[in-house]
Amino acid sequence: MSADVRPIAASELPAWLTTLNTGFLTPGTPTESDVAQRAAHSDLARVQGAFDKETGRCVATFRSFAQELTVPGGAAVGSSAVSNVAVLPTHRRQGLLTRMMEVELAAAHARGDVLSTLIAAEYPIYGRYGYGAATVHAEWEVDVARTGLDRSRPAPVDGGRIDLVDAAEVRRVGPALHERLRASRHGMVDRDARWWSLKTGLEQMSHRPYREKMHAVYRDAAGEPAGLAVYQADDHWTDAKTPLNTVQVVDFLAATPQAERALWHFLCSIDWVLKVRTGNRAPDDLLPELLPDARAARPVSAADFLWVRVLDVVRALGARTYEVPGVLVLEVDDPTGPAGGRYRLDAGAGTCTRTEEPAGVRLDVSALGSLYLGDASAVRLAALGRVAELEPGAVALADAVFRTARRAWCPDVF
Ligand SMILES: CC(=O)SCCNC(=O)CCNC(=O)[C@H](O)C(C)(C)COP(=O)(O)OP(=O)(O)OC[C@H]1O[C@@H](n2cnc3c(N)ncnc32)[C@H](O)[C@@H]1OP(=O)(O)O
Repeated sequence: MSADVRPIAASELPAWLTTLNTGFLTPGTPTESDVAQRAAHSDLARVQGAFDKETGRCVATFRSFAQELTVPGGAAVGSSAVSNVAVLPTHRRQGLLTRMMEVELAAAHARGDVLSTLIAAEYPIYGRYGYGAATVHAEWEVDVARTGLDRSRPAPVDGGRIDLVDAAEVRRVGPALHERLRASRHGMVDRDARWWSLKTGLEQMSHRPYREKMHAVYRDAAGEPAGLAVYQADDHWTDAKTPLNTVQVVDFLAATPQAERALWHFLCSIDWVLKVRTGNRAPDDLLPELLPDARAARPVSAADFLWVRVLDVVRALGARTYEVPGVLVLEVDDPTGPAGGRYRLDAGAGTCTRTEEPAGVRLDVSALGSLYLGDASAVRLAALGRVAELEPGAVALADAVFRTARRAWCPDVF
C-alpha cells in the first residue's frame, strides 16, 4: 500500500477528522460544528494528511501550530507544536509518521522555529526524530482525613480570600493569571483564547463533550487573583449513606506559594470529600509538604510529559539562563536534522556560538532536548550512555550548568 503525504484542502477536513478520531480510538464522524471549528482554528498549510493511492482515503493525520514555550529564566521561545498525529491501524508501521515528521521538521526549521514540542502518546515513538523527554508529569492522591489540616477553618489566614466563580469569570481572570505564571515557570506553554473557550464550555468538540466544572479563585490581600483551581467531584456514596467523594482537580494555577497553600487547604476541606486527586502537577510541587502530614499525599503518577526537539541550538541555548557560570563545548549529533555541530555555551554570559574548539561532551540531539529545560541530569544521562564525556569533569559541569532550582512543569496537553 502506498500513500501520498501532503497538506490537506479545506474540503478534506471532515475525512481528516474522522481518521484522527479513529486513530485515537474515539470513533465518530465529526459534526458540522467540529469541522467549522477546526477550519477556523487551523492553518491548513500546517495540517498534513496521508492519502492511500488506491482508495484515495485519508489514512493518516498530522498537525503543527505556533507555540511559545517558557524556558529557564522566563523567556518565551518559539516552537512548532506537533499534535493530532494518527495513522489508521490498517496503515501503521509503513513509514507514514516518519514521512510526515520529515516534512514538518524541515518546514519548522525553514520557518525559523527554535524548537519543536509535543506530548507523546507513547514513550518509544518520538526519540528517533530527535525529541527528548523534557518534563515530568506528577500526580498525587490526597487522603484528606490524614492531612492534619483543620477542615473547620479552610479560609486563608493571610488576608486573602477564596471565591467560587462561574466559567465566565474564569475566562475573565484565568488568562491574565496564566500569563503571570507562565512568565516565571519554565515548561509552560501559551494558551490561546480557544483554549479557555474549550475548557470552560463556550465551545466543544462532539467527541469530547464538556462537563461543567467548579472553579475556586484565590485573591490575595490586595484583591488580586493569584490562584485558580478547577475541579469536579464524582458524587460517590457508600450504601450506609456515608460520603466517599473524590475531587479531581483539572486545572490548578498558583502564582504565589500563598495561593497554592490556600487552594489546597480549601480543596481538602470540602465536606463529603475523602480524596483529592491533584491532576497534572510538577514533580517538585509544594503540595505534599504543605500538609502537616506529607504522607497523606500519595504519588500516583510520575511519567514523561513534554518532549522537546531542538532545531536551532544557538538560539535555544542562548534563550535560557543558567544558574551557575561555566564554559562548555558540546558536540551535538543530529543525523536527520539541522542541529548537528559543535557549540560553545558560555553559561555565565548566557551566549551560545558555533565553534571549532574541542568538545567537552558529545550527545545526541534528543539528549539535548531532555537537558534543555533543566529537568534531566547530564550525569544520569552519561550513566545511561546518552552523554559521552570527552574532557574530564565536563559531564559534571554540564549537569551543574543545565539544571534548574525548580523543576520544569508543563500543565497542558496539546
Ligand atoms: C503528538 C501526538 O499526537 S501523540 C499521538 C500519536 N498517535 C497515536 O499514538 C495513535 C495510535 N498510533 C498511531 O497512529 C501510529 O502507530 C503512530 C502515529 C504512533 C506511528 O505511525 P506509523 O506510521 O506507524 O510510524 P512509522 O511507520 O513511521 O514508524 C517509524 C518507526 O517508529 C516505530 N514506531 C511507531 N509507532 C510506535 C509505537 N507506538 N511504539 C513503538 N514503536 C513505534 C516503528 O516501528 C518504526 O520503527 P523502525 O523505523 O525501526 O521500523
